[in-house]
Amino acid sequence: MKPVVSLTGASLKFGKRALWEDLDLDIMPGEFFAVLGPNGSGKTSFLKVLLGLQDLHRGQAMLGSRPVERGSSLIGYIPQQKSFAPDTPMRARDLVGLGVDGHRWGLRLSPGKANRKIDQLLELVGATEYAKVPVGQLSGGEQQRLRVAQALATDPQILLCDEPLLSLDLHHQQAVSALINKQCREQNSAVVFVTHEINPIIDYVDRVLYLAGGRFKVGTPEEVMTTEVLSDLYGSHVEVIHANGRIVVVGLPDATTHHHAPTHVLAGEAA
Ligand SMILES: Nc1ncnc2c1ncn2[C@@H]1O[C@H](COP(=O)(O)OP(=O)(O)OP(=O)(O)O)[C@@H](O)[C@H]1O
Repeated sequence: MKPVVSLTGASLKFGKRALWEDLDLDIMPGEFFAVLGPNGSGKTSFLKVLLGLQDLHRGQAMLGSRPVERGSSLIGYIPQQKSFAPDTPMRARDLVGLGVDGHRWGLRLSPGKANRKIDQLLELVGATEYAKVPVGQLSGGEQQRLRVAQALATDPQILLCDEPLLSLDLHHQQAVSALINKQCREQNSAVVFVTHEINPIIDYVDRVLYLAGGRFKVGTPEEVMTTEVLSDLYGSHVEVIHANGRIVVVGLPDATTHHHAPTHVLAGEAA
């Protein structure tokens, strides 16, 4: 089996600051790959490299047998959440329809088939009941489920997810991560899942790329999420506790956080 994502000798620097150096990595079809690390460690930049939006400082990034390129038809992308303006008139089903219409082979489905596909996708993410509501009127979590449906519309070989669980309640965190895992296991998509928090996806993750302080570690969660490995990456003692199938990292350096404060509160949502 050939990798769908390959990085060779990859380094990314901004000015003198390296986010990572000499990264060699193959991600295989059907692999659930998590990218973890504190704020500012380079997780989103890693996705941008794969999206062809960020050049490497050194090394090579390939998707399948071709160098990364903008707009690759291999990729489905769930961006980090930004809310739609409250007066956005587009309906929920039209947003999902954008993914269906832009089919990877450039062939448009007939209107009937496209509508059926949109209905299936809406049902998949539990969004049927608000299919006709303008997206600007939906909560952050409801909007996020539509973005997942849109990203799955083309059955992508590589599904890039940038903090897709932010602003979802626990029930929908579980539903959305199970959905992404289903795409991975049943359609053999490679999933690259950026997150601050491994626990909601701990049952699904095959391997982890942990970025911190300009360094990285790649391996299974058992290999990477240990007191020794993370203390080494952070350059100070942190304690990794495994309890009830969850992983808790205690004693992160002061400037480090794994949790986002919400950047804004959407109309109609509690703070
Ligand atoms: N185009 C750029 N030019 C200069 N610096 C950049 C650029 N893009 C990102 N950076 C810096 O690189 C660092 C990593 O940013 P990135 O968004 O990849 O981090 P992240 O791990 O996704 O963070 P967060 O968890 O806060 O979303 C940040 O310090 C950011 O300011």
